Amino acid sequence: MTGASSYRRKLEPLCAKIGRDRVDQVVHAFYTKLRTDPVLHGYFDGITDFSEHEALIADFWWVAMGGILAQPRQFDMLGRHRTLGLTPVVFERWLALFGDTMAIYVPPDLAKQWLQMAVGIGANLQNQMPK
Ligand code: HEM
Repeated sequence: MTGASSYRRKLEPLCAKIGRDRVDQVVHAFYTKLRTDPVLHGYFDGITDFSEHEALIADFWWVAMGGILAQPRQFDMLGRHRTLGLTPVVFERWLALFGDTMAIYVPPDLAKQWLQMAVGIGANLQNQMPK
């Protein structure tokens, strides 16, 4: 492989490396676990249509990874989370479960990159939570 082509491979966005099918798979598996998790499940009681919610979350990750949506949509991260009363313990559990789920479907180097994004987004969210 020439230097130029290996450089191009590295520049491929995470969405292309992981692929939309795997994003959908991880999100679906994550929500399946989350709904029976003793720490987390209660936060999701208000969601009536999980397939629509999972599609929204998968779209969010797709865009966060550099993907483009056929039908762009808006996300209201802070607005959606600020009233949930989330604590550091809850965030930690959410991230642990997300990491465990990814490990099943995504190769370790890509899972590491995806989880790093979740950690960063989670930290930002926590910083913006009402004290
Ligand atoms: C890095 C951490 C997290 C990420 C990336 C994330 C991502 C998202 C996204 C993209 C949405 C949809 C936002 C919208 O409707 O515009 C959402 C909604 C939601 N998230 Fe999170 N979330 C995180 C942490 C958590 C945690 C720790 C909990 C609770 C255990 C949680 C519970 C919820 C709930 C219940 C909704 C739906 C709220 C509603 O529609 O009223 N999230 N999340």
